[in-house]
Parts: sequence; C-alpha cells; structure tokens
Amino acid sequence: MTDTSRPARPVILGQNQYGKAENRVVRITRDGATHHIKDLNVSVSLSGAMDDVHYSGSNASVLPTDTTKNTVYAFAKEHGIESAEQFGIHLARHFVTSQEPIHRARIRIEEYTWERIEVPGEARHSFVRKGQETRLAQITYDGSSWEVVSGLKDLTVLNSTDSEFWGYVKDKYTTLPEAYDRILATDVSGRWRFNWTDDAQEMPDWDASYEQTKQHMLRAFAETYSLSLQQTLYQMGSRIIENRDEIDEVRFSLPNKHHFLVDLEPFGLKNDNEVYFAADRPYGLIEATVLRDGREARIPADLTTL
Ligand SMILES: O=c1[nH]c(=O)c2[nH]c(=O)[nH]c2[nH]1
Repeated sequence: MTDTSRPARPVILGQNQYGKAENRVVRITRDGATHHIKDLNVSVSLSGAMDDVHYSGSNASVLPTDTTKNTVYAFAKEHGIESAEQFGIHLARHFVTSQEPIHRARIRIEEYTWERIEVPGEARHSFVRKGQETRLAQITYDGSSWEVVSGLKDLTVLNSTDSEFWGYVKDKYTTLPEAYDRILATDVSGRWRFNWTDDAQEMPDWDASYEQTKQHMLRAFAETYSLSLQQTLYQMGSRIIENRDEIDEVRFSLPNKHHFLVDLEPFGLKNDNEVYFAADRPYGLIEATVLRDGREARIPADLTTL
C-alpha cells in the first residue's frame, strides 16, 4: 500500500516545532493591601507527531498556538507564578501529558523584575522596574526527563582597577598597548544547567538558587584580579560549580566593553588613568563553558539561540 500522507518526492520533513512565542503575562497576587507582581514573557514550543499537518494539511494533531497562549494565562490564574522555572515546569508537563501527539515541550521564559516603591501609610501596590538584569529560564520535557537551564542577560558590571592585559601574541598588525591597570566591564549573559532531570529527585529552590548563583558570579567578578576577561569568566563559572551542587554546567557570553584612555596631551593635561572613552563597538566577545568534571556540555555555544 502506498503511503499517501507522504508525498512521493525526494523531499522529507526535518525538525519542526510550533507554539506561541512571547506571551506577555503579568500576574498580580493580592495579600490584603500588599500586592505582589510577576512579569513574564513566555514562549511555548511543542513538537511530536506533526508530520501530517506539514505533508497533507491535516490539523487533527494540532493543538492551536492560540490555545497554548490561553493556557499560559489560565495557568497564571490557576497555579500562580511561584518562579519562572516552576511555571515553565507546570506548562511543559501539561502539554506533554494532556496531548498524545505532543512528545516534547520547551518553555522559554524571560522575567522582568519589579521593586516595590515604599511609601508611608498602607498603600503597597506601586512598583518601579528594576533596571538590572533580565532573568531567564528554559524548561524542556519529553515525558520522562527534564532539562532546566536558567540564566540572565544584560547584567552590566565594571571593575575600575585590578585588571591587566599583556603578554599576548604580537604580529605585524598588533597595535594594542599592554595594559597594567585598565577598566574591565561587561554585560553578563550567562546560562546554567541544573542536574535536576527526574521527578523522583528533590526539586531545587529555584529562587534561592538564582539569587545565590548571581551572588557567586558577581563576587567572583569583583574578587578576581584579572589578567584577561577569559580568566575572569572561568573564575565566575568555577565559583558557581564549586558552590552550587544543583548546577553542572555554566556558559557565559561576555562582551569586553572597551574603555580607552583619552589622550589629553594636546591640552597639556596628564591622563593618570582617570579619563576614558567608553566605546560601544566593536567589542571583544569572550565565550566559554565551565563544566563539572565528568558531566556533558549541553548548553548551546551560541547563547542568542537560548
Ligand atoms: O581580556 C582580554 N582578552 C582578550 O582576548 C583581549 N584581546 C584584546 O584586544 N583585549 C583583550 N582583553
């Protein structure tokens, strides 16, 4: 019998996934006059037995992307948003266990944080957007095992000393002067993968883990006497692996935000490492994975895809 669901052409369908991207959901929880806010951007991506819709246009296995959007909002009401990771786990489990054709769900979440504006009196419902980093989470579930990768982006940090860069390769195109006291600045983009993969394991405390991981990263940045951004990156990653048992892999993408000393000689002034030109481009881009020994690297090299 010929299989009419697949066209008799030397063409086959490859990897495919679908869902609703960037569902912006804001959940207010009221505790009397004190309100709490969670502000997420949730992207749902589902895959499984989806050949027919591509080959023949049969939608019999397709849960509409519109429904996946509605599910995000309904779950925000029904389950609340305890943490980005917990919310993503609820959603991923729901899609895989409630729809037979869906074999894998990937939920990506960006979280924007708000800080309470403290005012005299009773009112506790005003917030100011925290200008710091965006928190990230990606949850993937295939019906038996979990992969949780958390992270952050746009966390801007700067050391005004304790950074050098010298002893590098010099060829006929090298003009960079060696630096024995420079500014080191970067916008941290980092991801870390948890070794929680199974419902039988005790689940990490996602919020506590995030805060501690961020603190280790920042402290390592501040405490490392840096001979290169590469060395600082490794210190940041290894500090996390050494201190957080629940994390097996960390990947960073760190732009080297160059600060060049301005030549003030034309004005008869000496620049004693005080006045810099903050260049926005080009920038060095330093990227690496730091891994618990014996574990597999799974975070993609290009963090812009995660
Ligand atoms: O920390 C640095 N690493 C480099 O690889 C590099 N290259 C460069 O020009 N400046 C720097 N700084």
